[in-house]
Amino acid sequence: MITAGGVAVRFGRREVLSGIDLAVCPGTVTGIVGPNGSGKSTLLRAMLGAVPVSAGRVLLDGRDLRRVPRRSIAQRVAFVGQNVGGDPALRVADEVALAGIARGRGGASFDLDVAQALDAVGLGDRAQSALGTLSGGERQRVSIARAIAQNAEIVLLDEPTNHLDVRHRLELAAMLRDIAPTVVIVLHDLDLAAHVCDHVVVLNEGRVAAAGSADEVLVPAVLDEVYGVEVVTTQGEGGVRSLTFRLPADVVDEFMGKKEL
Ligand SMILES: Nc1ncnc2c1ncn2[C@@H]1O[C@H](COP(=O)(O)OP(=O)(O)OP(=O)(O)O)[C@@H](O)[C@H]1O
Repeated sequence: MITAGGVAVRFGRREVLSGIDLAVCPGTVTGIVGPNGSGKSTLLRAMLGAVPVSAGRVLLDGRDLRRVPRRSIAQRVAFVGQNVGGDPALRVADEVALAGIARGRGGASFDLDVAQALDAVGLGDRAQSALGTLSGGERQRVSIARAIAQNAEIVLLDEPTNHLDVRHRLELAAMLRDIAPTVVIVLHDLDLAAHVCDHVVVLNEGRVAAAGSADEVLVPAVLDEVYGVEVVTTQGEGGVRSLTFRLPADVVDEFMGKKEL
């Protein structure tokens, strides 16, 4: 279990996270949403111990992350970042295997895990391709396969859907609970967050604006304020709720006025 208590993060003189309290319960999917620059990626990195906290504490099963050896964090927590890197000359299967090998895994059973992870993201037939020959969305799926092959207890995913088409986005949503027992996911797609998350944390300007179930927090009273838009919730077929957004009329007028200049 990861918990954060009163966490603050500073970059130079600027505090980008303040007073963050959070509990990621085992067996749940926690979503982190919020506007650009609200601190979502920074919070995810703080939960991995990759960003030093300037106040408060992040605990992994009750132990201050600063006292947990890096190797032991890496064995238990996998991270899928926004930027899909990797050596373009490396074969896809080797890229997926790398994180596991660094954690002492290997052999035939691990080769099978790598193959199964690539199958799970629909890239089984690209195992021998060079990374550099893959599209942005395919590379993003390689990163997800790497997290699956790691077999970590907790996976932290930073906007894993930003390169994915609608089909692969839905596939990721469907397989999310198979990636790891506990998942923390940063998302911009609020409908997707409502669909996949047990618990949603809304960040605004480095603070928790709201936290709770999607039904409790992904509501106009919270989102209008945080995003500065007008939100309408509609109840679709089978009770599925969806969100529609529009700019407030005065903002639209302002843009129209600028266009006429
Ligand atoms: N290494 C850094 N040095 C200085 N400032 C940073 C650094 N990393 C992030 N920031 C700043 O911290 C703030 C929060 O950034 P962060 O990437 O956590 O936001 P985010 O909510 O993930 O944004 P986005 O939705 O645009 O990805 C931003 O204003 C950003 O410029």
